[in-house]
Amino acid sequence: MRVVLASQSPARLATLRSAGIEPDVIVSGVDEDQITTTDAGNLAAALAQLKCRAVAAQVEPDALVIGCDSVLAFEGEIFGKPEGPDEAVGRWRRMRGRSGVLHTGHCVRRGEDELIETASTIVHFADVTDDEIDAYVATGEPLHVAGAFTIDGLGGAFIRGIEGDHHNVVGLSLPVLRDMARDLGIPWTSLWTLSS
Ligand SMILES: Nc1nc2c(ncn2[C@@H]2O[C@H](COP(=O)(O)OP(=O)(O)OP(=O)(O)O)[C@@H](O)[C@H]2O)c(=O)[nH]1
Repeated sequence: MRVVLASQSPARLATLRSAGIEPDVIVSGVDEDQITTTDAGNLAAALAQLKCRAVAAQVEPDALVIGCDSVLAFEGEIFGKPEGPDEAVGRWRRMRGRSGVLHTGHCVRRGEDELIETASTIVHFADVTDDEIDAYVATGEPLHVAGAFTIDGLGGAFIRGIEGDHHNVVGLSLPVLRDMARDLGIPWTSLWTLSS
């Protein structure tokens, strides 16, 4: 079965590949600003659905299309990617020593069958110094990721721990996708593209 990842995220692609799935990538190009809601989980789900539907309309109905979107909920605010270095520094100065929730919306679609799930992972941030924040932001990494941090990159040293799924923080939850595929009648292991 053809799997299509409706995301430009290299981290999502790498996660699926490491899990045995070789998706085609089609970037939706949708305008994410068209979705407004104050609930982080609902926002992530709605954006995932928007991306998934936009790509599903471009491919054959038998393909399994996966759309995702990640946001960080922190003290009543919703953080996507920071606008720039100053915002990234300001966020880290607030986040350090505290916790947030990384919500990733997942939408899978095959033909007219569609499922949406939001998975949430609590993230505990280390008490990083101003110098560490400045050095991290200067690498540019925080500017390209939801919440201005990674758990599997340079930011990993600044995450004390998580409660929930690791890959959900990276950008897609594999056990959630497995459940969603099963609920569409697709055994997860049938999606594996294992080199002989
Ligand atoms: N490697 C890594 N990437 C992360 C982490 N947290 C968030 N991201 C990335 O941050 C990005 C979140 O922005 P989104 O709007 O969900 O996705 P995007 O990268 O814009 O790509 P689209 O799905 O095409 O919109 C995704 O690429 C995630 O993979 C992390 O801990 N590690």
